[in-house]
Amino acid sequence: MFIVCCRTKTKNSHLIFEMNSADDEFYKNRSLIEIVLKLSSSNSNDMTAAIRSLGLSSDFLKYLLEQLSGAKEFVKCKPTYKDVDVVGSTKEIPSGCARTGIVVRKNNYDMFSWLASRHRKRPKLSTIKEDSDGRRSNSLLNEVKCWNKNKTLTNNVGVYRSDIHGRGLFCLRDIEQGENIIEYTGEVIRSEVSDVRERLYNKKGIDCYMFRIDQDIVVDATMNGNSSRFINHSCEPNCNSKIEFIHGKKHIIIWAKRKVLQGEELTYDYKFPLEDDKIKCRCLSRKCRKYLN
Ligand SMILES: C[S@@+](CC[C@H](N)C(=O)[O-])C[C@H]1O[C@@H](n2cnc3c(N)ncnc32)[C@H](O)[C@@H]1O
Repeated sequence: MFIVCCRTKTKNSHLIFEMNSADDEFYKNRSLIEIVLKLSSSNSNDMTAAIRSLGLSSDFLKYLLEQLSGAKEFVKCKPTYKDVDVVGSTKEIPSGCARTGIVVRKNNYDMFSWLASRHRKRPKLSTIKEDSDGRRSNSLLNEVKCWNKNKTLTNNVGVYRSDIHGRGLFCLRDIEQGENIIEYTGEVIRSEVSDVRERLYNKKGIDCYMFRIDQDIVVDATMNGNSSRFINHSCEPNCNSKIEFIHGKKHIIIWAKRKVLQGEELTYDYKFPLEDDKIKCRCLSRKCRKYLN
């Protein structure tokens, strides 16, 4: 899904159109008016209200409204940049200065899609270092472990674009086998509530991040989680999850199954139950089971 963002110059507001990626070429090669019309005609009445509120010139607005109402006879009217401009259409900007390209977003509610940007450089893959005596040095030896309020060892991990899927969690330093890496945090809710929420998130197009602790309890990280929710699945993972009792309450801890080197993506086995509606696995491991579920 691509999003073209139209910004009015008269008012400081944005109008966001969603469109299918298949239409990308079409949009790139069309003039501004065609883009707006194509987008507007593919949307419902809500678009009319949205366009109205943007403060476009009356001629241009009339033209758009005719298109929206399906009129066959059009008033010929060329919008100018006084009215609106399109982020991503460099040819159309008279100054020749485009602010950005087309924004690629998964959906309107995903505030963290920028984490998958190609421009965010992942940590460099470290190699095992040996000191002058030939012993392997351990980057953790002199390090003070510091747990922040989200139960994360600070500077352990970072979210970057993943080769497996969207965003993933990466090691910022070497992590030893058996070490606790991060807690999967979020709202602790009952199983029944998680079902209702899942339906709601699906309906609203919000990606759902949940981790089941047991039959009755689920941790919902969708709105209140930390970066652990970006950990992808692998059929041959370097991490595992465990439930630990902390002050009498169950917590999900992600720990390293083996030594994980700086720059490696952290993964665990989601252990999804088998379902008919299959999700293809892209973990690329030798032991890949082809599907997540
Ligand atoms: C908790 S999210 C992981 C973070 C996700 N990459 C993101 O950017 O939001 C889980 C979803 O990521 C996708 N995913 C994770 N691991 C995958 C894999 N090995 N192959 C394909 N898709 C995967 C699936 O769509 C899954 O439902």
